[in-house]
Amino acid sequence: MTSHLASSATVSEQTFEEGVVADPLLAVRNIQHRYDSKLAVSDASFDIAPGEVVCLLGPSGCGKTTLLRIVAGLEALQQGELKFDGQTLAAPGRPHVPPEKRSVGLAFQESALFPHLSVLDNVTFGLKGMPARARRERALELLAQLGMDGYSEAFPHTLSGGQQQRVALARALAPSPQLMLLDEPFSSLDARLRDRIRDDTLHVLKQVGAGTLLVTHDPEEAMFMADRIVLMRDGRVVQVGTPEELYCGPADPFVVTFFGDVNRLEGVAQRGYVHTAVGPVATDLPDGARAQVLMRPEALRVVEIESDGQHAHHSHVLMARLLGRCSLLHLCVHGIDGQEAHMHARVPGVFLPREGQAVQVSLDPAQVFVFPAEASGLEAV
Ligand SMILES: Nc1ncnc2c1ncn2[C@@H]1O[C@H](COP(=O)(O)OP(=O)(O)OP(=O)(O)O)[C@@H](O)[C@H]1O
Repeated sequence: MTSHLASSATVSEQTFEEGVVADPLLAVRNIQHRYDSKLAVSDASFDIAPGEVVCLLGPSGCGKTTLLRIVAGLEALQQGELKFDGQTLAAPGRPHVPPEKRSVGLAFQESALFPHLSVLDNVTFGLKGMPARARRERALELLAQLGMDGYSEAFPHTLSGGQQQRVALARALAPSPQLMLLDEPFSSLDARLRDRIRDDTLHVLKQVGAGTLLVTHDPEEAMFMADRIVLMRDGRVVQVGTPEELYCGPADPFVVTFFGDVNRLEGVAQRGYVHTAVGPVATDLPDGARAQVLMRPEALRVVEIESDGQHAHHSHVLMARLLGRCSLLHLCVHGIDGQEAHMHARVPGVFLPREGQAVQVSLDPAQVFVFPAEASGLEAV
């Protein structure tokens, strides 16, 4: 295959087997949940291995928090099964096991600390049945790991939101739960602080070896934190896999578009290719099938060229903007078959060609995906 030909992603039939691991710490099987007539979660299945960080990712209202609350025991299970360490934890007809009887640590977006207790006493609160000295040492160790040493005698109202969040994490981690449940734990923090606390939290989770289920609507956060991602839409699990598997082998257009802007072009499959303004893209769709071709902005390689005066025959720059670590180019792309498309290209560093600059545009095939035209995703460029 020559470099200008892009290979298409295979449109695979998603099976729940992809979310299954050997000897899981937590097995979520065919969970369904209704609030009155509203179906909030539908047939959701996935596993968490011991020590594994799994992110439940998806747009607002897709059922992430409901699933997490069912695992925590804050919501009674209606249909399906939860297994913990090989034993049934929840199933229809079984007595409900309350949250405090499950070996889980909970930290939510607005985790309330006990206002009348010091930081140290907040963290040692859940460490019953341990000698006082060992409780104190455990709490101080966790506070230090989360960058909160020196605050043990402080009271919650004297701490910033980020500091309170770290204390809440330390409190949840203190009893060494086998499973940590985190619901948008960083979302109330500003961007710079969030990055640091995420980083500290990931290191602590890995060090203590807790299996973790973390709810987030932020794909970058999921990719930063997760060993595996469970991507949901409208109550259903769309795809389960490592960040690389979802980013590089998306199951459908929704998965591609959820991870960021894409250029969307249409075409018809002919003898293994869809011909687009940026060149032919390989596909296994049958001849005559209408196709959508999704190209990430970073898939477009852009090189300035000399214009031969026949401006209309070249692709050219409409606008260029510096976004910080990369530059975003708005391009008018012309194909050899006369196609024309407005596309976005994202290139590393400062690359700001003037308006009207003639350019040659080619593709990185790894960032291009072909699906049947009718498969649905989010808004594309
Ligand atoms: N207690 C409730 N009663 C009725 N409907 C609810 C209740 N809790 C959630 N829902 C609905 O169930 C659906 C799933 O909600 P859920 O909070 O699980 O989604 P989510 O993905 O966590 O959303 P967000 O990211 O906005 O928190 C939504 O349509 C929501 O409106």
